[in-house]
Amino acid sequence: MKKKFTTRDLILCALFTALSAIGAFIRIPVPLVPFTLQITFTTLAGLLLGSKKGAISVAVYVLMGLIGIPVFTQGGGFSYVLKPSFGFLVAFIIGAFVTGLIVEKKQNPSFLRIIGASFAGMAFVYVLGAIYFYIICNFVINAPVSIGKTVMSCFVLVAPGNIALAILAALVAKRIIPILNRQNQSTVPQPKTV
Ligand SMILES: O=C(O)CCCC[C@@H]1SC[C@@H]2NC(=O)N[C@@H]21
Repeated sequence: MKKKFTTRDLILCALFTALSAIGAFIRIPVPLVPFTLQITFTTLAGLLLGSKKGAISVAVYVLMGLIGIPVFTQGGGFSYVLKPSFGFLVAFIIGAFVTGLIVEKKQNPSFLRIIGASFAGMAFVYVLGAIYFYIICNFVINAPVSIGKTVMSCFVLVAPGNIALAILAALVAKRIIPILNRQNQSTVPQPKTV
């Protein structure tokens, strides 16, 4: 049977859209690319909502920013596509999808699967975000950066904090996923028995 998008799903998606936005405001300035909590919340969206709903919740966040709501680290608006960090925002959608895809394969995923799924999604975010960053800096806005500096700003300086938070998020997810699954099952209409 095709799973329906319930009111509960809508509320959870809206919650993670809001958390992704809040994540942009919780930041530490680091040269070129800030350290933020966005990736923690978008990864958690994939873990708790699954591939499709997780990706939808993050996509809504990115759309909100693109239409002009200042939910990104440097504001919002369509011109944000020319900011070097925009690639990370698009990659958050893919990252949440990949994380969700790996974790939803099991009804009660192990901690190892949860952490593996988180790191896999985060790897997509870093790689796609860094490539976009390099292209925009060097070929669009004429602010040349070397590959070394790109790796330093987009990964080395920020990843340790992101990884520590991902472990924390995975611990939280390990406890919450079974609860969400149980609630999911109890909302699926059961056939009537006489
Ligand atoms: O402009 C934005 O709003 C996006 C900022 C992206 C920050 C990236 S996400 C991956 C990496 N980890 C961080 O903590 N910061 C960068």
